[in-house]
Amino acid sequence: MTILVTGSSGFVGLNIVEHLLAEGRNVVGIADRDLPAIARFEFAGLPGHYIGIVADVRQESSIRRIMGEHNVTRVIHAAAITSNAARERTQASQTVGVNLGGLTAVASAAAQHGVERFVFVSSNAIFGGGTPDYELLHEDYPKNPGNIYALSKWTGEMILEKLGASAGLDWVAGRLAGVFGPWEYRTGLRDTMNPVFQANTLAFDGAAATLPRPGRSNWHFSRDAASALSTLLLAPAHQHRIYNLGTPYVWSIGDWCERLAGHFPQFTISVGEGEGSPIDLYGDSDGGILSGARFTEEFGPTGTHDLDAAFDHLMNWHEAHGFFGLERSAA
Ligand SMILES: O=C(O)[C@H]1O[C@H](OP(=O)(O)OP(=O)(O)OC[C@H]2O[C@@H](n3ccc(=O)[nH]c3=O)[C@H](O)[C@@H]2O)[C@H](O)[C@@H](O)[C@H]1O
Repeated sequence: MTILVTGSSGFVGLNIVEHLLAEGRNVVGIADRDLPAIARFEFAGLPGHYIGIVADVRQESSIRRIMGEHNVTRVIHAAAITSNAARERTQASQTVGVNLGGLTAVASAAAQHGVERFVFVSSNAIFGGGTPDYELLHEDYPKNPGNIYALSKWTGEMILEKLGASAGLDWVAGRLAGVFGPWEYRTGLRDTMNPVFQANTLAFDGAAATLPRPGRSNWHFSRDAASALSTLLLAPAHQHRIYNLGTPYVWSIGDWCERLAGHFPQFTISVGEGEGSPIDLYGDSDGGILSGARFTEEFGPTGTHDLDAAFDHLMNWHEAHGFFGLERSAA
């Protein structure tokens, strides 16, 4: 079995590739750029075999040729532009082209090639930013995408529904929320870095940070997100097409920052008012909590890392990887 991962050089893609290689699987990665050098080096030591190909996910014929050459049997599609409203004012067509054109091209190639399963990395963004704080967002909760990126994820699910029915593609969508953890770095294609990444960057720099509010959510550790997506890819069968992948671990970025302050003594954090660099929490309110009940009932937990486990893992990982992704300010 060879698994194709698109967006393999990005944050979520790197976690998926590493997870699959650690299980000894053969992976072909497609992205518009190579893996970061440190990932290339590290993945070479894992039991599975990796081939990286720089290609355009919108080019259906190239994708189909790659699938044929490498006997691809399953696909995870993670390539995307995670744009915000500012980028979309001038580059909306790029987001639509990559997120919808790319999805359609890869899914269509997968259907023609006859892959056994196609997993689409979708997002809680489809519910919009105005959901009531801490309300549980189940799969059928009303959608209210607030920007073109969010709309592209929701529309992407609908495209798969049509394509799946007409072309006989076995597809599944896994919706992620607030992913943080190893391998996050600035690709220039995601406009808001996870608040954990923002806080870690400031802590690494020994700076002061200010949070507008504590920022409670079920932030999803990237190791757990990769594991849940790989379950959707490899499970012998699935009862549903769409799964919300929220975890039971609800904590605040304020909680994370307290732990950071213990780890980096020069780092300070204030909540509400403060002189420190602001941490962007994605919006004016915490909003709903993505459910994981459907997935859990069918496959087991959507994650195993609570706040402390994730914190210890990530700090150890950063120390072993030269604080990959985190930038020091010029000051
Ligand atoms: O949080 C989310 O909701 C998002 O999380 C994930 O994005 P991240 O991994 O965080 O983004 P990032 O680090 O920027 O990597 C983008 C990758 O795409 C590749 N990419 C992109 C554009 C393109 O034209 N071609 C291409 O190969 C590019 O080379 C790189 O390999 C999901 O995959 C996304 O679908 C969305 O759900």
